[in-house]
Amino acid sequence: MNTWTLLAFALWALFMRYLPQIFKFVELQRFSRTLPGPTVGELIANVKKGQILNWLKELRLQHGPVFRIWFGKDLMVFFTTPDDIKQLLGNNTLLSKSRNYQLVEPWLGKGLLTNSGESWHRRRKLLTPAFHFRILSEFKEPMEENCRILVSRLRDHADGKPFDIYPYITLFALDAICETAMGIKKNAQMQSDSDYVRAVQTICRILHHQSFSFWQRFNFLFNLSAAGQKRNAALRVLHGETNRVIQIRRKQLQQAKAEQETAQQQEDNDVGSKRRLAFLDMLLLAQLEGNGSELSDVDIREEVDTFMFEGHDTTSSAIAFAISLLSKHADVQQRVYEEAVELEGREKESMPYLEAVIKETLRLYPSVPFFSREVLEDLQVGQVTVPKGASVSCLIYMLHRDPDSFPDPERFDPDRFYLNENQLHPFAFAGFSAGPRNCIGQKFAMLELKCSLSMLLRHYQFLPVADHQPLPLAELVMKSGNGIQVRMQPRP
Ligand code: HEM
Repeated sequence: MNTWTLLAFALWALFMRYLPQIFKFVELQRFSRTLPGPTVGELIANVKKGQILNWLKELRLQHGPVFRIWFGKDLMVFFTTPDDIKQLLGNNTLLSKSRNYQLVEPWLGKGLLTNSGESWHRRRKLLTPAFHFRILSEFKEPMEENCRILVSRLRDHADGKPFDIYPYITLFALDAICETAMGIKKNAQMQSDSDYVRAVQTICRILHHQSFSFWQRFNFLFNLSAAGQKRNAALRVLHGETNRVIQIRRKQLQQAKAEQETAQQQEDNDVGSKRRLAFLDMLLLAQLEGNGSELSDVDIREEVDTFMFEGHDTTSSAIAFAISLLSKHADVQQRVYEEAVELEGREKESMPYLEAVIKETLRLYPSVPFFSREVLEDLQVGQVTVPKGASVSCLIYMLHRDPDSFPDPERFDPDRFYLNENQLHPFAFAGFSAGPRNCIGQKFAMLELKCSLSMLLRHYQFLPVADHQPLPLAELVMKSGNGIQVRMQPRP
């Protein structure tokens, strides 16, 4: 066989190898022509501008409630109406995350957020009891202890001068998740800065750019780039910290187990029920006792990475945006304050007005502004049949701005939830997602938000900063690009 014949044969083999993908791509191309959406040029221009959420808002106005975007060779169809979101989130076969989430895997691996299939199902079943309301009751005290530290760290700023409250809130939220779900004291609030928090911010920014970039989606090219090197440096900090947390807790647990086994048994018998375990203890004991023998050290680290990230970045965002909104709406702030005084100590129970304020905050500034699934079988959503191989995205940022559900959608009005929640479409609000892959930390988040906001309001009055408008950015979790500027004065 001469060289030309060999070359022709190799090309033919290559062509045959990729033939199914080529057919699939042609089919997706044909389907995508039936939906409105921007060109690749528009995508590149808007990624450069860096205002993705504003652009998605424009696309919704320009193209209507369903539109599509090509991210390189990946086709994503965006949905924005409550009926369509209901179909997507209520579909028990649509549980695999889209290929976008692979970008986060060097960091979070196959933790609960990124995992799919049987492995996700088993892990979700294992972890669900760690967020049961009974164990959450035990979290209230360490959460409040950290709220008190936050209140005292903020005291120097209670002078009516503008400052950015966001860094204080993230350190508080990091301490809260470490001390509750992980069972270790981190004391991040005692420092002015945290390498871990900084690395989270860096990696979120880089991953956001990578997910919207054409060439950065090729791992080989990305790893060679400056952004790739920066991501790897951030990963070393992040994994170093989670490994440290696991090691500390594992040691504590082994010691405690040896010392207290008998005493605990006695205590359990007295109460007549088994003590519930916090998140990390549950993983470590499952591994130690072999009843979760499939859990390797890497598996545990992936879950700790996932929960440390999801458990602090989302709540920081929600607390900070809530404070920003309250600073601009003195009447709402006064009502929350009165309720916080009246119901002090009862944060585990219902605080109806504060809960409405939290939902209204998450409506305008959803911590997770969109999330997506991979379509593994052709999927009917409303009038659209999305073919296998495409992805679908729930664009929560625009679902929450649907004027049919929320008239005058940009207006902050907690009464939408306080007075009229029963009249809302059940899927008009989906800040915590819904269905089998909803937010496992929803109750934890609500408790942390209620404890922190009510305690802050009992101590301080928040005042607006003229001309400061938060700039929402969709960096995995929504952040404000120009910080959360407020002014504060002590309550009498
Ligand atoms: C205001 C706070 C929070 C909001 C708005 C929020 C929102 C969400 C949303 C929308 C999802 C679905 C994401 C997707 O499908 O890609 C999600 C999933 C998840 N959240 Fe949260 N979250 C919050 C707090 C928390 C906390 C405090 C934790 C942990 C303690 C947590 C852990 C998770 C995990 C592990 C998942 C993946 C669940 C699965 O796929 O089975 N979240 N969250």
